[in-house]
Amino acid sequence: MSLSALAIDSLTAGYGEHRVLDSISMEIGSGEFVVLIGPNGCGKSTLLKTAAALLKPVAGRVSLFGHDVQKLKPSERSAMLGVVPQKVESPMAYTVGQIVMNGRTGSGLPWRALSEKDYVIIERAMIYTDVLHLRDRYFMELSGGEQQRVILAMVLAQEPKMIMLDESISHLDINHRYEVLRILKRINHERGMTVVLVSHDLSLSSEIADRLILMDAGRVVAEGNPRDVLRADILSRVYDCELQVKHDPLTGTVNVTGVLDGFRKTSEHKLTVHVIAGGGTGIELYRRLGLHGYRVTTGVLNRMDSDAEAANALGVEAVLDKPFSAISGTAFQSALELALEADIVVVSAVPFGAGNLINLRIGEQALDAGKDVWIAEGVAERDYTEDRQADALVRQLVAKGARMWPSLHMLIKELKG
Ligand SMILES: Nc1ncnc2c1ncn2[C@@H]1O[C@H](COP(=O)(O)OP(=O)(O)OP(=O)(O)O)[C@@H](O)[C@H]1O
Repeated sequence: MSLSALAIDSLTAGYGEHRVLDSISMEIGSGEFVVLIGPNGCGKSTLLKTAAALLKPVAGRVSLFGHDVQKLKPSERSAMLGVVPQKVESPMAYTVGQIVMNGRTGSGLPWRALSEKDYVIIERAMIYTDVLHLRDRYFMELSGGEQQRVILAMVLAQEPKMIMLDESISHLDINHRYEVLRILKRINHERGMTVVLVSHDLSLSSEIADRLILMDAGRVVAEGNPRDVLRADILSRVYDCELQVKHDPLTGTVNVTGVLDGFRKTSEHKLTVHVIAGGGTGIELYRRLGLHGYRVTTGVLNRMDSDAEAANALGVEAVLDKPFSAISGTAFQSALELALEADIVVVSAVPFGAGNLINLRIGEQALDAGKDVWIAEGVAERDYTEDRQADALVRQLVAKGARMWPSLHMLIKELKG
């Protein structure tokens, strides 16, 4: 890698108390074409915002072409970096032509008269992105895809050394999507412009990226050439779902798809899963099991618990008990009945304290009755009873044949078996 276009060193950043990036480091070489991927909310846009100095780091450093972004003047920064954001907002009164012109004059920069050369550059950017015919239209009246092309034209007119696009091709039809990619590839090859594209299209990413960077929860979890990053084991863990990854030996591209047919299979079976949860640990289970076609029951939950609200909202049959008190015998019996009627019992990673330890006994009795019982990995470590009774009970259940589930997608995969 030659001079680095973007160097991120132990960067921690977020919004107020909410830390999104967690001591993340990465380097993007000058002239590279990198695609940044990762689940919703993992921090990709936040990373772009810190690179554009729109967000100040809590700790760590971000450099553009060797310069600390926080110390660059706006004009210096815009010569180095152009950002095509995910969402575009503009005052109603701007026409497309005026917006693209901003790329040359620099929004927020001191006004300057445009030269003949500037106009040539503006026109070229508009032709490249197929927006010349929209020049006199009001920006806010355009479709989402047209707006994205206009903003791209504006950033191209800026002629930065690096361009970052935040899901900016997601609204484009297939023709314009490939056109924009061709433009980016061409400028990358011919002018050595560094390109960083954020995308959720994993297959397309494998076609265009020199290098992929996969983020999860504010960190880089894998990077390298697309074949090494787009692996079923890595992606299934990060996206927590079942995925199929196929390699095309002819083109060298990787095709990543989700799995839908499992849904049909399970919805035909209509298996019932009884979930033992609490403290919000059940919500994802109810949601995902329901989406995969299972009928879900749950309990015992206390009435104030967020799981109880979620169960109610999702139509999950639930046994509820009084808040802030130990589970009553009647509630225990009702939940046990549901568990014994179910095909499978799943225990979430609820911390089993003195008040709800008895919930684990439902799992135990279901196991004794020959049910499949699955316990979240780490549930024992979350126990906060002093004598670690939950820990001991989980070990007993595992010795008797209960199985551990490491992640929701692994659980669902196993259940579908
Ligand atoms: N302006 C903001 N104020 C508070 N929280 C924010 C703000 N912008 C983003 N967040 C939060 O920061 C986290 C990371 O958001 P970010 O937009 O960086 O994710 P992302 O990886 O780009 O996601 P996506 O793929 O959905 O676009 C999310 O939890 C989000 O809710």
